[in-house]
Amino acid sequence: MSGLHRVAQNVHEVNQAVAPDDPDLVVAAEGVDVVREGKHLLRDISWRVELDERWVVLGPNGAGKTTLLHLAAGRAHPTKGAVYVLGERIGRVDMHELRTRIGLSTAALAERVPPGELVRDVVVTASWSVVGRFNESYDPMDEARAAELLDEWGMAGLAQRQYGTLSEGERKRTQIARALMTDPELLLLDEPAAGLDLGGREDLVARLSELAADPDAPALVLVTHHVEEIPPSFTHALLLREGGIVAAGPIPETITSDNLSATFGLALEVTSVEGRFTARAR
Ligand SMILES: Nc1ncnc2c1ncn2[C@@H]1O[C@H](COP(=O)(O)OP(=O)(O)OP(=O)(O)O)[C@@H](O)[C@H]1O
Repeated sequence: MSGLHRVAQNVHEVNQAVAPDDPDLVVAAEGVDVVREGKHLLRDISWRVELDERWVVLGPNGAGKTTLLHLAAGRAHPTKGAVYVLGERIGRVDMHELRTRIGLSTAALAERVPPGELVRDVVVTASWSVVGRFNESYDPMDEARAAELLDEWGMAGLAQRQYGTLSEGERKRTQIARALMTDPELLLLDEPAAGLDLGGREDLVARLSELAADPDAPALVLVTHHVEEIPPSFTHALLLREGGIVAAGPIPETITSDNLSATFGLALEVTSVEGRFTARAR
């Protein structure tokens, strides 16, 4: 096949791959490469997320998980292929408008929160897509929504505390409440359990599982290194290694010893009990 034909076919496949009238399709990536400074961060990624799906993205350090999350958030552009998020093609739309429809929680965003910011304000400022309260005035409905989310995430008693005084678990819950502030259609969480102790991790996994089981919750994508952090109500998994997909699909078929061994490059034995997974070297 000539190069021109191949390009034409790619364009055709991308257009075919995305049904703009499918309201349930939240993320659609087809044949996506991301290249930065001559390095392939992602290679030939084709992935679809539907509204009622809850995805976990697993892989070792440097596999490209955060890059994939940034694509889904519209904060990175593909070098090749096309990414559609909430029906809009990344790179062809006003990203500011799209971003209010996407909740994102990452360590990089969390680091931008001023330590003196009140917990209540960390959450409510998401309605203006800003970090750090300045002179904006907030609708009482926004204030009420922030209070409701803090309550749901077990932070009601700490709403008046300074963010910098919170424990890591409390910070993580505040960040998720903030990411939910705009009632997003897509919620993206990058390693929400990183740095938590066992009790904190179990508490967060249970809360995320409850969120995932809610039919009114947004589509969810959670990035992690550890199968132990997969909330039981999550439905799908995508395994990444060196920028490429090792396996993707429903969790029971995807989180297997063979797939996980290929993803992490070592022989692993995966076991599951009541929807919770553990992995150990064979
Ligand atoms: N702008 C860039 N230029 C060159 N390389 C980059 C750039 N951004 C990221 N990388 C590299 O791309 C690879 C994938 O990064 P990414 O952060 O997506 O991985 P990750 O799976 O989230 O890793 P971790 O689990 O360690 O957070 C890493 O090797 C990283 O160093």
